[in-house]
Amino acid sequence: MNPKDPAMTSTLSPRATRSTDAASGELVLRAVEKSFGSGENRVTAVDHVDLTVHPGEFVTLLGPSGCGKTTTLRMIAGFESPTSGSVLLDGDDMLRFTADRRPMAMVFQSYALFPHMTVFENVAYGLRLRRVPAKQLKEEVGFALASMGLTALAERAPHQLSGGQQQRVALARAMVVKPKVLLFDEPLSNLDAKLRVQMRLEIRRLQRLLGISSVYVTHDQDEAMSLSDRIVVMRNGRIEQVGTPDEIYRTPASVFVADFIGRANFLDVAEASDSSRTGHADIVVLGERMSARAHPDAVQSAASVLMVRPEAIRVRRYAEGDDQVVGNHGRVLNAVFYGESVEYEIETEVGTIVAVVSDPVYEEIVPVGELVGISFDPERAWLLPADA
Ligand SMILES: Nc1ncnc2c1ncn2[C@@H]1O[C@H](COP(=O)(O)OP(=O)(O)OP(=O)(O)O)[C@@H](O)[C@H]1O
Repeated sequence: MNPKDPAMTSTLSPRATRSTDAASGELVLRAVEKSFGSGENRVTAVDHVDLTVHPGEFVTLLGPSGCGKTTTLRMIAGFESPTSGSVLLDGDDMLRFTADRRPMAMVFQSYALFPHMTVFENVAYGLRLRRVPAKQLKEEVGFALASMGLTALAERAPHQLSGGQQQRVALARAMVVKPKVLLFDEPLSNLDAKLRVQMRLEIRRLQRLLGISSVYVTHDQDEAMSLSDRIVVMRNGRIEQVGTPDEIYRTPASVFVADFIGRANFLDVAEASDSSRTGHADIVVLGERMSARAHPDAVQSAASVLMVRPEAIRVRRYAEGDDQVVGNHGRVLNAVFYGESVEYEIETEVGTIVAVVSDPVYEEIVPVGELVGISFDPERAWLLPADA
């Protein structure tokens, strides 16, 4: 048993009253920093992070390995202490409490179930610690098991369960104590691809049902997109952008974010007018003048690039003998049929452009080697400051 596991012990806290107040669960990180080591070996893992998770909100920390996601989560849970800054839950300073005294529950990648206890007892553990009366305990564990589809497995031991079932038990165990905040540390990374997709839908359904504020760590962008109300993209210990999945995808704050979330073509921009007031800039790209949506900093910066997502690129085939190759064009390097779409790699004067064309059944697939014209709707493009 791990007494430091908040899923197990959060109900011991005098403050860990179960969250019946729908408005509770506002988590605030204020100027949070964490350094490890000293002198030359000092590493700043988390660098001045400010973040508010609203009551009932599902927020995902996303970023490449080493960007500080796990360290941030562990400071919220109380497994690490910030070097400076504060962590507040509904206005209460959490840094005064050890992990086991915080009204939070964490779901781990490794499930962390008690091997010698049945599924029922694993889920019941947190309620037993807080001496919940037997009848109520049975009801609440029963509800948690039922909502995770585990009722028939209640008497099994963890080793008699599949990985997906074990993670369901871990989820049931976390939710049964009705924490104010649920924390998830890459909980699906040990599961196969299909199960991961299924489990993330379940996590989201459950979290909506219970309305518990949640912070979820992953490096998987699909997971982040499908689960989150808002995504926090981190880089080198700092927050690069916070936004809804749609905002992050359509209006990324930087080339780094655009590249990390989904795929993007980046086109060099020859001229750009001031965009700071209008949200649009007049630009010259691929030899054409157009007005594109623009990040407010795009033009003030020394250089800017135009992001065009693959699905925003239109591809049209040149008829045989057509020698009117005008405007933007290229040659098909690769064409992959995925059923619902075709992905093209097109060699152009400005480098390789990736285009994803949907409804390929209704369009002829252009063979490798053919010449194609490419265009895009500038309203679906996004002007960004070039990466520093
Ligand atoms: N206990 C520690 N001692 C020293 N350095 C640490 C410690 N924990 C983390 N770090 C360093 O802090 C940085 C951030 O690590 P962290 O684990 O938070 O990143 P992450 O984004 O969660 O990465 P991953 O996806 O690989 O888990 C890394 O450079 C890491 O090496």
